[in-house]
Amino acid sequence: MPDPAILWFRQDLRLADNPALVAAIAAGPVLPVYILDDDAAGPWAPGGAGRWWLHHSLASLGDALKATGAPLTLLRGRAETLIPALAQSVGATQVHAGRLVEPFARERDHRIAEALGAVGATLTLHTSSLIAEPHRIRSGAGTPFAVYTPFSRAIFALGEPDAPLPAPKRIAGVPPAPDSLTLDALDLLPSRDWADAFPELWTPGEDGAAARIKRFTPKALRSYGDDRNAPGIAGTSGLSPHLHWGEVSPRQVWHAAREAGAEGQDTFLKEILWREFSYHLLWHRPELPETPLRKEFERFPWKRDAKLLRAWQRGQTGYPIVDAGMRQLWTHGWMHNRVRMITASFLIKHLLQPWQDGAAWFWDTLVDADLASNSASWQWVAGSGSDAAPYFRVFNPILQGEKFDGAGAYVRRYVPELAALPDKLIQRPWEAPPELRATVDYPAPIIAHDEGRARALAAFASLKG
Ligand SMILES: Cc1cc2nc3c(=O)[nH]c(=O)nc-3n(C[C@H](O)[C@H](O)[C@H](O)COP(=O)(O)OP(=O)(O)OC[C@H]3O[C@@H](n4cnc5c(N)ncnc54)[C@H](O)[C@@H]3O)c2cc1C
Repeated sequence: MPDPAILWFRQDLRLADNPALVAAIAAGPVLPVYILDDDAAGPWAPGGAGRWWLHHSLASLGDALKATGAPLTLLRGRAETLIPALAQSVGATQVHAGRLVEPFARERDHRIAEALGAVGATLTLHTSSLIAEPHRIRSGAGTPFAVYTPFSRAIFALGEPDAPLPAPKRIAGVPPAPDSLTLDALDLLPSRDWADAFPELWTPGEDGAAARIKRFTPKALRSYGDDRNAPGIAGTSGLSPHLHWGEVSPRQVWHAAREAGAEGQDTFLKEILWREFSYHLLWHRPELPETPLRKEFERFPWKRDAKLLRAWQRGQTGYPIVDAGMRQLWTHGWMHNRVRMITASFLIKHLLQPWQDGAAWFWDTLVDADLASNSASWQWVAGSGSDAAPYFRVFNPILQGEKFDGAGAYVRRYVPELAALPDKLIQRPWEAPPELRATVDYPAPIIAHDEGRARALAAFASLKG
């Protein structure tokens, strides 16, 4: 009888297309384990919305594993102590897991590999959450990529990713570890009713991910190029939390898009590659979550102001598209990409608040909060990232609202107090005639657009002075 192998689930909470699972099954009877290790993650432990997702995703994974014959062990604490101890207690000589790019996880994996080595066991990391591992992709000059377009070309040049692996129907399992916790003991759900509306939009778990793909392909994918910027319609895939938690792999998504044979495929796949690019950046620039990649931005004259930050967080800035986005985030744990760009730009540029404060709020409130994509995107908007939007390009929240939500469907949904305004006023309620304005309980703009823009440009100019 071969020794049992440990399958350590992290951000690959699925049975299909899971190379770590396939390797563990080939090694011997499998002990699947998930460890909630907030200590190692420190500030990057999952935020509130992420924990809600994780709870439901683990419930779904636990059911699926039980049905195959290999029940899931749940533990809480320091993985670098728990994994070697578990290996010793069940006599496992192999531990398999998907590779992570988060700096804290990489350091921890290094220490765990050493600790396992000391007890005669190995840690093997598999490509599980990316199409191409960041350390394998290099520019012609042999350096990591710093710019998206040549990076994406290099990935397309690799050819089509391998076909996804099927989910095993039966797994030879071993009994769960005696100290395995119940899911409720992980205490992942919020204590207040904040997440009550999340299920209107989301079904965490592998089946939920498959249902999303089914809903998106081929019809929505066909019009993705046109519809993806309109927050008032479901024109994007909504796959981001499923991809973050690894309930579906990017290569499954890639092949699903290809099989749909629809127009819009390449535009969509390029977005999947923005995710890969963010992971590439985080791998090669581990300071990405905290420090501007462009050094001059370390001197940026932010004007930290708790009241302004709060007004933004609560969707009370007086700009309908910004407030709709922030309220969508609070209500449904997610925000449309176009509106993420608008709200982030507004916080950084009009309100001169540090991008790190906005990123921290997103971290806590997004169900898809992802250290690579969130950090890279905030730095992109701030102009301080690799291949970033130039800082001097200041989004006008009125024009952005009119261009992408002209009929106001999105604003009416999330800022219902404006619902009765005519379309031409929905993005600029302050222009309503006084008698109409008086019927609407909505704040005046927190700062005039022109003033905010001029202040942002002056702050930027000071970097050069
Ligand atoms: C300030 C800011 C913060 C962000 N934070 C996150 C985050 O924490 N987690 C996250 O997954 N995405 C983040 N994004 C990127 C993007 O907004 C979301 O991935 C997208 O809105 C998810 O919706 P979707 O699945 O319907 O996307 P689709 O348009 O259907 O795209 C398909 C997939 O491609 C990937 N993708 C799309 N756009 C991007 C992008 N710009 N960068 C990286 N990956 C992308 C996602 O995995 C997405 O699920 C952020 C963007 C901004 C501007």
